[in-house]
Amino acid sequence: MTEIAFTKGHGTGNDFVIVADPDGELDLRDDQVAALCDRRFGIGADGLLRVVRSANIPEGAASLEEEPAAEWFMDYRNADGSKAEMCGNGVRVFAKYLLDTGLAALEPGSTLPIGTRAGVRDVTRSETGFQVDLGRWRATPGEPTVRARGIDVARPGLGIDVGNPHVVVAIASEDELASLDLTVQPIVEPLPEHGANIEFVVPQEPLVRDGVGHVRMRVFERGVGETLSCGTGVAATALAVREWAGQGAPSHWRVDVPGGRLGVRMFPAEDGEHVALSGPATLVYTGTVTLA
Ligand SMILES: N[C@H](CCC[C@H](N)C(=O)O)C(=O)O
Repeated sequence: MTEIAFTKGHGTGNDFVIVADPDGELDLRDDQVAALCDRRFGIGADGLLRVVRSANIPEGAASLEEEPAAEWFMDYRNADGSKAEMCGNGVRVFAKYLLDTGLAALEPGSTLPIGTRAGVRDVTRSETGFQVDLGRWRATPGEPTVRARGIDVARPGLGIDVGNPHVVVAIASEDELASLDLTVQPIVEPLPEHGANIEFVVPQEPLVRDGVGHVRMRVFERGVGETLSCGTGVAATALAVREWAGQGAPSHWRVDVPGGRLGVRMFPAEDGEHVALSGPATLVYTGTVTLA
């Protein structure tokens, strides 16, 4: 039995157990992560962020070859223990943790690079907390359809990759969105090889005001279930709604999730169009826990 220190944090209600492991000594099994994330028998969270120096884990080695190098690597795990490439809310909370504990500094106007399995992601300060450049996005091939409890027929979805896989589903109305029963896993056909996070949005109702699009969404996360927020899912949703809206759609979006509001901005970069996510990051409490 090992006693470990942890910090609990969240970004718009997407909550995480944060475990500092700078020397990369903790090899957390899936069942241990699931036990820590269990909302009845453990601390309770949507996922776990292990804070490791890039030099101390194989996954982080590439982070040191980038310019500037990412000294810290976010080892993100879903509540079921599975590893995922990227976590948009998680990166903001990770950055907040590094800054509040003095493990890193971020002067106004500068950038904090953070290593992830999807590559190095650059974090900057924003009005609402932090902005993370999720990098170049891409539409994934195929025309998946999704069935969920509360919508009677399969609806078309758009596959979008922002470092991790998403399928965004067009929903007919706000009432239908509210009536979805996401306690049951939606059915995606064909299911992408590595699964997908599934977002539900009412695309025909984006409100565009002062050049900013505004939508509301819900999400069923791979390896978790319904969460109050999913940062990469919010980015994928804004990208999908912009695609569906066609020519002239805005590149700046506000997306409401059950846990709050996030900002999305699409912008040209050397390697193609990037998508950036901005929003708050909160650390709630610290504690110690015995690892089974
Ligand atoms: N909540 C995270 C996404 C976790 C994605 C994970 N569920 C996966 O398997 O990709 C976010 O804010 O982006």
